[in-house]
Amino acid sequence: MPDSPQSSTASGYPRIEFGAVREPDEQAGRQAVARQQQLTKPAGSLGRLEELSVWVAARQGTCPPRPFSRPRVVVFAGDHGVAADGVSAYPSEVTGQMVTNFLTGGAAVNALAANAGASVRVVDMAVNGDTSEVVAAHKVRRGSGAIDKDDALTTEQAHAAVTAGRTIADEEIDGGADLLVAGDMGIGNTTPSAVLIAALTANEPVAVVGRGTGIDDNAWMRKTTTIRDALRRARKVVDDPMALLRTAAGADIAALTGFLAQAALRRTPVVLDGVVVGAAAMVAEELAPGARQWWLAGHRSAEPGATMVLDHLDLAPVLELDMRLGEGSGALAALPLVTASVRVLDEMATFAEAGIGSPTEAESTAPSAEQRSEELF
Ligand SMILES: Cc1cc2ncn([C@H]3O[C@H](COP(=O)(O)O)[C@@H](O)[C@H]3O)c2cc1C
Ligand SMILES: O=C(O)c1cccnc1
Repeated sequence: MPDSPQSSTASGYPRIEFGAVREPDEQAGRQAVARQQQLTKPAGSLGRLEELSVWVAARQGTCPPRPFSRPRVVVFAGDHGVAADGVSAYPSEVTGQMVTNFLTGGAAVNALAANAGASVRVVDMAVNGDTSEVVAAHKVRRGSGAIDKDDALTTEQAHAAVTAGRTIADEEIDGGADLLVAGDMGIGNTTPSAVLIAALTANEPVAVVGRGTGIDDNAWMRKTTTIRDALRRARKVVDDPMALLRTAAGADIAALTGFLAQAALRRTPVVLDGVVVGAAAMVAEELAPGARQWWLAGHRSAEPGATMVLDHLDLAPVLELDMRLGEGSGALAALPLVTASVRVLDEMATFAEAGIGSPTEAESTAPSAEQRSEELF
């Protein structure tokens, strides 16, 4: 059963509690390293593919690891008040339209999920319009506040959104999901993401701002100004993750934060996507320290903030494909490689099984999987 998400504060207002994040299984990881050494290939010759299999074994707590039976993508959708400042190349209406596109299977996330053997769930946390009842069960509001002038959310809404993200993670894990992917959809959402990242990494607006959907130079200047103004407000609450979400995130990003933290608390591995999921991950690591051990960085998004997230969380991305879409697309592009790594460890014969001579000590000069995998536990 999930940990209880709440307890009451002295004021009677429910406070979100995150239990301690448990470590991955070091023994299963070490067994995976040892097994990689016995497989019929030169030691270390599958490079990072070997490391990925070790990562999975330690998260599943078993060696050899199991192929994922139910990888699941959850796309968190929501609009943002800052879109009215002209910080995106597209209008807010596209958010709701894309939610429909996800449901009818026409988006990049649908194609990439199908390719990776994953199924897709869409959640409307704050779309500025009506979506179907199926996706709006956790909706907190229509559009989050314009963070350069106002808070994104009220305290109650921030609480409700984080709790919704945790509930959704619980639902998915209880429904059999053994690998989660988090995705985002929300016109303007790279702006609050940049603010959160700049606040938590002490970077300046010009360093963190990115082109998002492909903005021109004028929009870039507007976006940088919006980030600057929002950052002034966010810096005041940078030491309080829930207040930071209320001030500078939005219901979609707050729900992503709860989702990522809860997955770690439930010992379920997650493949992270780009800058928006990364911003939520940084806040989730503040709320539930150690959660990062349960996350694999699917890729390095082209957004500058994404690299700050990777550095801050000390995560090495699987792919660098200059992707800048969101929706979970970068994570899903990486997932088939993670699956490949598991199949290698599961299905390859050992030297003993195949009757092939093991390497002599003199021959095995390549860096061992153990040397390269040490940091994975
Ligand atoms: C058709 C379309 C599909 C998308 N899928 C993801 N995004 C991505 O782009 C948006 C963030 O960039 P910005 O901050 O510049 O608005 C988000 O909706 C994000 O999920 C999309 C954007 C568009 C236009
Ligand atoms: O990195 C991302 O997730 C991203 C980049 C651009 C636009 N939307 C999302």
